[in-house]
Amino acid sequence: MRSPSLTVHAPAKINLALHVTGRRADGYHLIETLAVFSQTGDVLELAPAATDALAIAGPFADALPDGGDNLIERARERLRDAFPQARDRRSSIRLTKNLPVAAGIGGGSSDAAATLRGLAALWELDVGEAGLARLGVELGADLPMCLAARPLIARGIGEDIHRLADWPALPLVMVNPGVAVPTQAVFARLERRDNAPLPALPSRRDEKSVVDWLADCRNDLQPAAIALAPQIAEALDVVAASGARLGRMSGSGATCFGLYDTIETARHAEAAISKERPGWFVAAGETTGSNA
Ligand SMILES: C[C@@](CO)(OP(=O)(O)O)[C@H](O)COP(=O)(O)OP(=O)(O)OC[C@H]1O[C@@H](n2ccc(N)nc2=O)[C@H](O)[C@@H]1O
Ligand SMILES: Nc1ncnc2c1ncn2[C@@H]1O[C@H](COP(=O)(O)OP(=O)(O)O)[C@@H](O)[C@H]1O
Repeated sequence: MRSPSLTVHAPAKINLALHVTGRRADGYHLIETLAVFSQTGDVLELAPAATDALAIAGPFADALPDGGDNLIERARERLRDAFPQARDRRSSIRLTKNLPVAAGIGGGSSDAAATLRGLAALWELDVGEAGLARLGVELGADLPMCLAARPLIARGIGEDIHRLADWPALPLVMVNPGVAVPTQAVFARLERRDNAPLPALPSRRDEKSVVDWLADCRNDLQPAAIALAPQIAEALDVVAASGARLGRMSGSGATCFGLYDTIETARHAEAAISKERPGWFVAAGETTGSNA
């Protein structure tokens, strides 16, 4: 009998808006973010094996740490620790790393979320999304968002998730100028930590209404990230010049995104930006809507 194997997608997370509203006693920041997920992402293939293995291929494989420091391995360990019936299970995992690393699009968190979801299924563990999110947040504040992988608002340090109903799929282009930005350094450089929360959500959820609403939002990490990596300002200029209805940085950067009227204009912008900046990561796609 062939052993079962699973292919799991690890989509990029895009913070369409991110407001920093406070700080906890342990130094972690309180945020309010509206996050969506793109079609573009990493891919994990998981299979039962006699010993644990992790093979990494893909355009950004070389940007990852060697050894046991990969978030995928940490997620696998964490799942085995939490479920005694899984302690003897081993797995081989093949990661195709399509997303840039330390890029503000949660690539590592999404890989870890895919590992938790995939291995829980492969090992037939009786655990739902909320149980996985409780384990996941120990690996990173972005994990609960990446486990949900649908349009959402996250509060707290990112663990308090509210899925959005009727949030539309949006044509989008991600643009990364090729500079890794450490999340911790960006939070440490903030000048203010008590900014206003997100405005009340739009009552209409058509594309025009949500883009108009997003124009009134911010990414409070953007100025600090630009101070660390001035190439981000250049990426925002390139997005603005490409016909985007709205351009902004995602997460702690350096990836920026543009929102477009149609998938065709997004693909046109992708082609133009790739030609102008051949070394940059540029990816067009539609974000996953609430009803997908
Ligand atoms: C900024 C966001 C927005 O979605 O995304 P990315 O830029 O990482 O994609 C997240 O909050 C990042 O989540 P994640 O990358 O999982 O962060 P963690 O590994 O838990 O934390 C890295 C470091 O960032 C800081 N940190 C992170 C989250 C948070 N709410 N407050 C913080 O102060 C802490 O200094 C922490 O040591
Ligand atoms: N599978 C993984 N993919 C990406 N980064 C990883 C992974 N495992 C560990 N890391 C480490 O996690 C850190 C954050 O990476 P990443 O999730 O790509 O950042 P961001 O959330 O800013 O996009 C990086 O310093 C990277 O070395």
